[in-house]
Parts: sequence; structure tokens; C-alpha cells
Amino acid sequence: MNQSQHIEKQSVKQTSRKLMLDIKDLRKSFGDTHVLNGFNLELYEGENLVIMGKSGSGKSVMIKCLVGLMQPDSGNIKVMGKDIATLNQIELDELRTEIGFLFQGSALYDSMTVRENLEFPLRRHKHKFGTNIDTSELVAEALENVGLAHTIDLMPEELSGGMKRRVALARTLILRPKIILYDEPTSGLDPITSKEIIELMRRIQKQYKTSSLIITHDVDCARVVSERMVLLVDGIDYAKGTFAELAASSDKKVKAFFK
Ligand SMILES: Nc1ncnc2c1ncn2[C@@H]1O[C@H](COP(=O)(O)OP(=O)(O)OP(=O)(O)O)[C@@H](O)[C@H]1O
Repeated sequence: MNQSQHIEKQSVKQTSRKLMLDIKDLRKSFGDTHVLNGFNLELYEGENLVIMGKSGSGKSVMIKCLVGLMQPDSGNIKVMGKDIATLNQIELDELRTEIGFLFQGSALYDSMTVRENLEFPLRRHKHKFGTNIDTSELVAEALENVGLAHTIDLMPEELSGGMKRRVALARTLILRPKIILYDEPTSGLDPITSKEIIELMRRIQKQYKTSSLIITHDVDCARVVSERMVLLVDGIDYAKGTFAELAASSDKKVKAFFK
């Protein structure tokens, strides 16, 4: 039993929905630094779940454990029902193809056109689509979905910051992931471009029915995009609930996120 003060008056009934991610009692320390002290998280099918935590609170460590890049000290992680600790490398790689990443540094390859940037993951994951796939059709469709069909033959240097982020999202979507992990999707963007990216994330989630885990410091992004939120404080899931529920909390540590 951890000492978290869950705020769980969730209006949406989650029990009947499929669990895409299920993290239980995750613990990870580096020497004397206890980063995760019993962190729990559930991501349901089709949901947008936002995680907020101060810088250095362990969000990246949690994501690394989640995708099998870091070994937790203890705890249990299930991705679409599969306990990742029991998977061999091939099974883990296969499971990772179901997860799309949009990280802060999801840079495009500068020496490749937009088209080539999008074809790249398709070539790497050919087995998922079969050998007869029409890559040009998939690339065109993915770009269309982020409103950038006209950029297909441009080089990344010819795109604005917001356009690059949208192309990176198209590159993630082209593999049809069931889960998308977003790490600070709006960082470094001006408010208007941030808003466009947030709108796009919402639209994509509806259109593709993906389940999304979104790490952000951006309160506006959290308000617009989240159905539920988890606050990571002191290495635990300190508070959970909708944006409105958490924003109305009188708890000092929760309030600090909404100032
Ligand atoms: N490989 C590692 N070895 C030692 N300490 C580490 C390692 N990885 C992370 N840490 C420590 O774990 C803590 C959490 O780091 P983490 O990168 O997960 O924070 P974060 O919440 O993602 O921060 P930010 O919002 O700034 O990206 C930090 O104190 C960091 O120094």
C-alpha cells in the first residue's frame, strides 16, 4: 500500500475497457536515489492519458522501463496483456512495433526528403505489412492526415518547427501503432503551433482510435488533450483523475501543477 492520495472520482467507467498498459508497483533506484517508489498506471483502449511530473521526477525512467530499455528493480509491466519481463528479444521487438513514439528529439533525417523519411520506417517493418505494400499510397495518406500532403518532396530544412513535428507524427502513424507515447509534444513550439499540434493529437486519436500516453509540462495541452491524468510525485502515482478534478484539488502538491 503506498501513501498516494488518489483523486479517483472518475466519471468514465473504465472497468469494461481493454487495458493497453498496466504498470503495477514499479520501483527503480540509482544508488541512493529512489526514483520510482511504487508507481502504478493504467492506460485503457482509446484513451488519452496525460502524465505530469516535475523535471527529474522519473517520467523518462518510467517510459524506458515500459518499453524494455531499462530494467526496473521490481514491479510488473503489462503491454496489451503481455508481461514484458517474460518476453524474449524478438517478442519484445514485435511488441514495440505496436507502440509509436513521438519524443522531443524525434528528429527527421536531414538528408532525406519528407517522402523518404516516411518510407524509412515502412522498410524497416516490412514484415508488418507484407511485401506487396504500396508505400507511396501509405506515405501520401499519412501526410494527408497531418495536413501536409504538399510537403512530400521537401527537405526537412524547408519545414517550420510545427511542420517537422507533424511530419514526425505522420512517420509514427504510418506504422499504425496501437499505443502512442508522446514526450513533451508541444515543447519548443509557439502557442499557436502548440494548439495546432494538440488539435492534431485529438483528431488522430479519434480517427485511428489509438491509446495515447502523453508526458507534458504544458497545462494547456493537458487540459485540452487528456481524458485522465496521473501526477507523478515522490516516485508514485500521487494523484489521478480528470483535469477538472485535479485542478480543483486542495492538496498542496497537486495545486502546484496548476499554478
Ligand atoms: N541511467 C541513469 N543513471 C543514474 N541516474 C539516472 C539514470 N537515468 C535517470 N537517472 C536519474 O533519475 C531521475 C529521474 O530522471 P528522469 O530522466 O526520468 O526525469 P524526468 O521526469 O523524465 O525529467 P525531465 O522532465 O527533466 O525530462 C533523475 O534524478 C536522474 O538523474
